[in-house]
Amino acid sequence: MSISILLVGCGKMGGAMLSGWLEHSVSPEAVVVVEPNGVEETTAKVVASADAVPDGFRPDVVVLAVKPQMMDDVAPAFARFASDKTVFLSIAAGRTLASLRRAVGADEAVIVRAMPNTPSAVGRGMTVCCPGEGVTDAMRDTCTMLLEAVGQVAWVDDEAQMDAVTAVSGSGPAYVFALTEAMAAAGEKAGLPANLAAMLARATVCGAGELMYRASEDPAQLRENVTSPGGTTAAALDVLRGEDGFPALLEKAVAAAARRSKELAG
Ligand SMILES: NC(=O)C1=CN([C@@H]2O[C@H](COP(=O)(O)OP(=O)(O)OC[C@H]3O[C@@H](n4cnc5c(N)ncnc54)[C@H](OP(=O)(O)O)[C@@H]3O)[C@@H](O)[C@H]2O)C=CC1
Ligand SMILES: O=C(O)[C@@H]1CCC=N1
Repeated sequence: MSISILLVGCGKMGGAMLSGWLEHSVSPEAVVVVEPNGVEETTAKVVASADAVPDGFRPDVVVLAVKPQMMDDVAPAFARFASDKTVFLSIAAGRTLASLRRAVGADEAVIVRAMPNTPSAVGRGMTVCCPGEGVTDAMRDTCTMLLEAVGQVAWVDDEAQMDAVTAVSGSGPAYVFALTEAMAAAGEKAGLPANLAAMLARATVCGAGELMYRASEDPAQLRENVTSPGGTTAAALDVLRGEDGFPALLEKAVAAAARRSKELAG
């Protein structure tokens, strides 16, 4: 892929995307990373500040991957990269297109608001993009190509949906990890040694995820395939799907995340 990337912030999410890019088709020469404290074990060029980006490096995409609360301090230094050939791709939770434009501070800045997730590190990310004013078809294709290198990509035109997107797929991996932790703890309570319970929980979540990824059936059918009438799974699902069970709890959790995303708008 011949897209040049300026990655601003290489923490947990920026780092996950960088790993995915370098592993899947982006050459290290095409990436400059701005990260004040350096980045361990990467083949890409890393500099400490916007001033240290090599002269003549003209990125197709500037990926803004700093904390939403830091955006106003960090983004202005990158205003000089704004042009009709460069798209700013922000992955900051909550930050609206309007607030990002103010933060970058350049009238000509063209911005896409995106929400990826950490499975991007292994090529299994889910990113949703929302285009700002002036995003050309070419810029859209560039973003899609870049993000498809690390997983699946969807676009929404209604920016208001980005809070719910953040709450479902952006934060979602953490719900699955929390489920895995809870399954392991429950296994221990049911009499298993801790290491065996952890192994069973992790293998089961990974196996179910892989099955769901590869199978043509929808999740409801895959669930039914496990659930023998009158069997053990049905007994567990009666509890999980009871009044305060999974669906109600996840509804509340997703609503809380979406609310927090709105608060971070800036
Ligand atoms: N983590 C996730 O799963 C997801 C995160 N996001 C979004 O991604 C963004 C980053 O989150 P996350 O990776 O978790 O957070 P991190 O804190 O891990 O990453 C942010 C990085 O930016 C660095 N940084 C600080 N100041 C500058 C600067 N002036 N120039 C360049 N880099 C700087 C930080 O360095 P230092 O630590 O030294 O300050 C840190 O490494 C957030 O906006 C978040 O909403 C979106 C989707 C998923
Ligand atoms: O927790 C957060 O705010 C970020 C955004 C989505 C996932 N992590």
